[in-house]
Amino acid sequence: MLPLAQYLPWFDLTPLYNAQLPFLLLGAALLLSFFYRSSWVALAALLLLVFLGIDRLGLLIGREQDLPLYMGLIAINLMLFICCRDRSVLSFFGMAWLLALTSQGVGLLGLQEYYGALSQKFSLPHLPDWLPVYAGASPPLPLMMCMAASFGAFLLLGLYPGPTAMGLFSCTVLVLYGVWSELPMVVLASTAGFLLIASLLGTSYELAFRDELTGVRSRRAFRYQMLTPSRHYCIAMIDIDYFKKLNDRFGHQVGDQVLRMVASQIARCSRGSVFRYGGEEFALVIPGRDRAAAERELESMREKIATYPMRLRSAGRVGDRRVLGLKFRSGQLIKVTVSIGLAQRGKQLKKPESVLKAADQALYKAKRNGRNCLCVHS
Ligand SMILES: Nc1nc2c(ncn2[C@@H]2O[C@H](COP(=O)(O)OP(=O)(O)OP(=O)(O)O)[C@@H](O)[C@H]2O)c(=O)[nH]1
Repeated sequence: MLPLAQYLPWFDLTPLYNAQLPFLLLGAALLLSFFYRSSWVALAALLLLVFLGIDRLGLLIGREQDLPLYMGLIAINLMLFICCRDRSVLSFFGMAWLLALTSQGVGLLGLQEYYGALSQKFSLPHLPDWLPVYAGASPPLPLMMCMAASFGAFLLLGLYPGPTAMGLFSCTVLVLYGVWSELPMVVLASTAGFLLIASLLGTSYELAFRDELTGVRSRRAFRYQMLTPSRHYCIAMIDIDYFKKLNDRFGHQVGDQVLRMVASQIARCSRGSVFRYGGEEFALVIPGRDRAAAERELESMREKIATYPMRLRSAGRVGDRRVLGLKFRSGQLIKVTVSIGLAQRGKQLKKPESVLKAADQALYKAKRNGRNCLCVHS
């Protein structure tokens, strides 16, 4: 956003230079993080708030020279927050982090008292020889710290995907950009506050509209999508066959694995939007007027699910299995099939509720026809 701003004359950044704005935004992010029980956002907001406060009070000796070094340290900390699981800041982990951050702050201020400006003492030529940096060719140390932190945060995104990890990753990249382009602290902290709040709003969206178990969109999202449907679409209702038996035989943990597998196969094999409609039932909204193409797509998806080599993972400890009376080996193959009902919006079925009802009727027909098949509402 910020690099773009210089090319857009109407994009007025003056409010970002307001000295109170970063405090307001970071304070809001901190407050919200308690409601969301997000230690990542709380720690990031707190770190930036305290740093901004210390800077504003003029407690940093040699601020001009040392600022990039502090930025590098902030970036490293932001990346390290993502290494621990996101839990409340009032937990043991949160408290340990607060202690670690306080020690870093006290240590740095102590070093400054002793050495004065730190950027000379901690610069590339002063680093130990075993570090693979070449003073001539390498970028300055703060920039290297920010680059390493951004790369680390990017890798960690794969481990803990989600809006808050994304928020911290973007803050790390922002700090890198800030060090690179010598962005004013007020602008950098305001943008970071905005990003942190946006990441919590992203979490709200996920909570409201995404099914936690399968990762596809929830029934509520389906309801909202159906409020403004497109002109031409089909709805397919997809239901896992004999799911109760599967649960009874292999346990709910395996049932959950099956739900995840079916959701991912539906999402992979179809160009439509997938929603978890109920327990073992999914709704698929396929755009366009070509019903024959939708049928082909669904048939191929049904086939793929039926032939999917679903292997039982450990599914709990052997002892647990005995207690629950479940008889199966881990690694055992199980067969999962689905029944599908399809209906298309048309002259008789104009409203989304009627299309949904028709797709449901077609699904019951598919169940009556022996399951593992597709039925189309005529
Ligand atoms: N593991 C797991 N089971 C669920 C979940 N939600 C619902 N179920 C189970 O899904 C089963 C649904 O069973 P039924 O509605 O009788 O349908 P079915 O056994 O699939 O039978 P047919 O649909 O007629 O083939 C119930 O046993 C629920 O407990 C879930 O999130 N996880």
